[in-house]
Amino acid sequence: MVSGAAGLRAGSAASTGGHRGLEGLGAPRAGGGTERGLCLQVPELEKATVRIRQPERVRGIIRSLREQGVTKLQVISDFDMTLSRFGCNGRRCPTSHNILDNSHVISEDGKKKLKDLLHYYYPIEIDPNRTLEEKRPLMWWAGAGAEHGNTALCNGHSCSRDGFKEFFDQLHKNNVPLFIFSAGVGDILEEIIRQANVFYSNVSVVSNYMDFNDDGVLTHFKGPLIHTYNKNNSVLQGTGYFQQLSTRTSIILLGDSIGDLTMADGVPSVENILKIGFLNDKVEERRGKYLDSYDIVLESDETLDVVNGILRYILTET
Ligand SMILES: Nc1ccn([C@@H]2O[C@H](COP(=O)(O)O)[C@@H](O)[C@H]2O)c(=O)n1
Ligand SMILES: [Mg+2]
Repeated sequence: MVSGAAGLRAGSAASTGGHRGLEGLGAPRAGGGTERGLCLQVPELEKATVRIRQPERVRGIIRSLREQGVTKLQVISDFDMTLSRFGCNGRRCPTSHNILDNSHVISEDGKKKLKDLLHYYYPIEIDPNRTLEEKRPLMWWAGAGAEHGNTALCNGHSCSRDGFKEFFDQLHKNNVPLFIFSAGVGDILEEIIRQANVFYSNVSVVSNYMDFNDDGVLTHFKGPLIHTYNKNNSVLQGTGYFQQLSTRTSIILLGDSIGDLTMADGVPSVENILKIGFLNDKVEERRGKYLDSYDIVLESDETLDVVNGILRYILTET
C-alpha cells in the first residue's frame, strides 16, 4: 500500500473521506507559488468525482512524473471497469466475460448458470470485509471458464469510458508503452480495442485467451489463469515485458479493484508511481480502503477525463 491516513487531522472531513479533489489548498504557499497551481494545470482534478487522501503527496508525484519526462514513463492498466465503463443508462455495462456470456451462442441454460456464478462470486470479489488471502481461493474463474462450453463470437459490443480514444492516442503519439493486464477475456478486449482503431504498436495485452476444441467448442483458457487477485509477476514469468522497459521508471497504474494494485510488482525499478483507482460500486462501504490504497480515487466517474488531464500535463513539453 502506498498511502495511509498520515498527515490528516483527526475529525476532519478529510480523515474519513479524503479531500475532494485538491480542494482546500487554495492559499498561497510559504516560499512562493500557490497550492492551486496543479489544479490550474490539471483542472480535471477539481471534478466532484475526485478524492485524494494525501493531496500534497499526489502533487509531488505528478510533478516528478512530468519532470522525469516522457521517455521514462509507462502506463499499466486494468481493462474491465477501468478502461470500460461500469454503468450506462442506469444498467451495468458488460465486462469482457459478460459479452461472451450474453452472446447468442450461449444456451439459455448456460446463461442461467453464468448468472448464478455472478451472483455468487461478484459479492465476494468486492467484499471490503474479507482479506485478499480469504478471497484468492474463492475466485470465480475456475468455474466460469468451463461453463461457457460453447463457441462464442465477439460482436464488439461494449461501453468504453468517455475519453477512451484520446487516452490511447496520447500514449501512442508520445511512444509511451501501455500494458493492459486483465483478468477478462483477452480475445474480446483486444477486439474492442481493435474496433476502436486504437490497437497501436505501443499497446501490449496480458489476459485470458480462449482455447477451442476441434468442434469449435470453447473448452478452457490458455496458459495460467489470470484472476482479480493474482495480477502480479507470478503470471508474467517468461514474458520479459517489464525487463525490456527497465529504463521506464515512472509508472501510472490504473485499476478498479484492490487486486489491480499489484499489477506493477514486476517492474524492476520504480522511481515514481501514481495509482489511480476507479471506485465504481459500493462506494460508501469501500471508500476508506480505496483511499488507503490508491493515490487518486475516482468515484462513480464513467470517464477518463482525469487520467487524460494528468497525461496531457505530464506529456506537454516544458
Ligand atoms: N465470469 C466472470 C469472471 C469475471 N468477471 C469480471 O471480469 C473482470 C475482470 O477483468 P479485469 O479486466 O477487470 O481484470 C472483473 O471485474 C470481474 O468482476 C466477470 O464479469 N465474469
Ligand atoms: Mg477491472
